[in-house]
This record gives sequence, C-alpha cells and structure tokens, in this order.
Amino acid sequence: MQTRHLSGSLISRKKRGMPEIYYLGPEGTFSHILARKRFGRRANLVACPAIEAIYDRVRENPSGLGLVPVENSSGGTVYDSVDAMIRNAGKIFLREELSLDVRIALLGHAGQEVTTIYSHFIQLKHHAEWLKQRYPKARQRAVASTAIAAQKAKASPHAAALASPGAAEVYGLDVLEKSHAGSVNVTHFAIIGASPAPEIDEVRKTALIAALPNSCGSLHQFLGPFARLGVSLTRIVSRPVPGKPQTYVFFVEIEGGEHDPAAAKALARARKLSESLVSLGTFPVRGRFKS
Ligand SMILES: O=C(O)C(=O)C[C@]1(C(=O)O)C=C[C@@H](O)C=C1
Repeated sequence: MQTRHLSGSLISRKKRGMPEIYYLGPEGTFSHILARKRFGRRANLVACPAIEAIYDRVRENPSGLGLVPVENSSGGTVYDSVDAMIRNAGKIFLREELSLDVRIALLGHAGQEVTTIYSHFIQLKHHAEWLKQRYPKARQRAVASTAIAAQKAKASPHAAALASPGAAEVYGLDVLEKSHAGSVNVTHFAIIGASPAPEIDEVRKTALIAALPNSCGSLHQFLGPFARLGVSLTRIVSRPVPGKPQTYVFFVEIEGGEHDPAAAKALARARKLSESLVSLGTFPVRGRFKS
C-alpha cells in the first residue's frame, strides 16, 4: 500500500513540471485514446467534463494544451468545439490537426435484452442505419462522450453503449458485438493552445474566424480573393451569432500558411470585406492514428 502511495506521489510530482494536456474525459473516450497516442502514456493528461471546459483550462493555463474533436466523417461538425473557437477567437490558437480512425463496439451486459443505447451524438449518427437494422426497438440516447455512455450502460442491465472496445474493460462491460457500420469513421481533432504554433516546414493549414456584414453577396465577395489567388479552402462552417437572428459568423480553414505570399494577399483583401477577421494561426496537419 505504502509503496503504491509513494510511487503515486512521485509520479504526480514528476508530472507537475510537465505541461497539462486537457481532453474530453472520462477515461476511455476517443479523445483520451488519441491524447495517449499523441503525447504518450506518461504525459500529464487531465480529463475535462465538457469541450467548453477544455478551452477554459487552456485560457487559464497558457502552458497547457487542449485536444478537441472538430469533425467526424459521418456525424459532421462538432459544434461545441467550433462555437468555443468562435467565442475564444484571439485568445486560443490551433496548434496541430490530427485524425483518429474510430473503432466502435456495442458494450453491454451479455445475455440481456438491449432496450437503450447510449453514445456521443456523432457515433449515434454514424451508426444510424446499423442501429435501425440491428436494434430497431432500442431507444437511442446522446450523452457527452462515449465513456459517459459506457458508464450509463454499466448502471442498467438493459442498456448498452457504442464506445471504444477498450472502454469495456475500464467500465466492466461485455463486448456484445463489433460495429459493422461499414463506412469510414474518422474524427478530426485539433490541438489548441494559448499561443500560435511555432513556424514549421510541413503541410499546413490556417484557421480563421470571419464575421461578415449582413448584406447581399457578402460571403460571395469574401471568398473571391481566395479563389482568384488560388488559395484553397478546406473547411467552412457557418454559425449563428447568439442574440442576432439571421447573422452568421464563419469558421474557415485554408491550405497553407497565413504569411505565404498568396494567402497573405488574399487575407488582406478578405479582411477589408469583413466586419472582423481573426486568425487562429497556422498549424501542421499531422498523421492519422488508429484507435
Ligand atoms: O466521446 C468520445 O469518445 C470523444 O472523445 C468525443 C468524440 C467527439 O466529440 O466527436 C470524439 C470521437 C468520436 O467520434 C466520438 C466522440
């Protein structure tokens, strides 16, 4: 007992000097799996209860980094993340893009009928057709993460969770079956920090938050300089401005660095057409990991 306590405190003392890496917890989420793969098992990983909390922690602790999901190949945009980027524009920067092949299983209680299936909404969406075929009568419930889904499934004998197969061991569940939902299931994540990524000589993107005037053709005009200067857009997400009906702000990603000659020219012209244009920085596009 004493040894375990001692080594435990030694580990935490050692970790105290390491930057904190915030991720969507609890243990066993895909965010947790990716954080361990990217930063190593010994990294100082800190679970957060919601995506918003990851942004808060990074703002409060500028030496820390956050890992946030941005988009899933079938579930689409993770709006909690994009909205937090918009709210924190100028204070939070994107430092890296990563992606994860998401491997899912249905976890539950072997031999029991499944009447409720929990998961993160992204995975319920990805598995919509499969669930309709395999569990047409089960109720579907969206929760904050796939690991919370596993906890919910643990609490009820007729509940199950779409989660990582590894979460079965963490939460004491059985793997009822592996998902055969078919199509590719990839989630793109961003590493965020309180300062921009250092200059790098790699494949890069730049992220922007653009508020445009509420007038005819403003988006069309904003996109013009990028098209004319050959700067490719890789993502554009439109979000309503809270409290201002039918007014939108855009999360935009372009290929290349913001100081590359063509991008810099396009940005200068697009800025003149915007109410505000804030850069979330230039960041490298890093490898695809397997869960
Ligand atoms: O719930 C999890 O396991 C997460 O890490 C979050 C999240 C997401 O928000 O997109 C990440 C990857 C999976 O696609 C499902 C959910």
